[in-house]
Amino acid sequence: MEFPVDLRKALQSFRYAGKGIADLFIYENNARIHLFAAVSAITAGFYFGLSTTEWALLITQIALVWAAEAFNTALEKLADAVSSDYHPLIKSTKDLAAAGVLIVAISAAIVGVLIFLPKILLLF
Ligand SMILES: Nc1ncnc2c1ncn2[C@@H]1O[C@H](COP(=O)(O)OP(=O)(O)OP(=O)(O)O)[C@@H](O)[C@H]1O
Repeated sequence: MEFPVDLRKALQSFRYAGKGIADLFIYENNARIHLFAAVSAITAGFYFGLSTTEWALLITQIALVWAAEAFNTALEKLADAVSSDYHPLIKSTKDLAAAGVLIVAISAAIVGVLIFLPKILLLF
């Protein structure tokens, strides 16, 4: 019986996904801002010695923002491929995709404040 999983195909998919992650941070300005914010939060996390739960929340928020940014970028590219002319549905598509990023970015900012503000206040 043949092994039911094509590992070579799975590995190839990982390579494509890795290229997507690299492209996201190399070419997309907003993604680089999110990368900078994530590196800052992780550095602060080490400084303040976060608990396991706080790390889990922080990493989840970072991953959600990056994933939303990746989907937003993908939709923008797809929309541009469909039509470079003004179209109300393209406007709606891009605005909704951007809304998705904004929603998780606000959530990440709130979680960041909840985790770090009490620790920052203790410094004074
Ligand atoms: N073809 C189009 N038809 C209608 N509205 C568009 C079109 N292209 C862009 N828009 C409008 O302009 C806004 C900005 O679009 P744009 O493609 O520049 O994305 P962006 O948010 O600036 O992201 P990025 O800088 O990563 O490309 C969209 O949210 C949308 O409202």
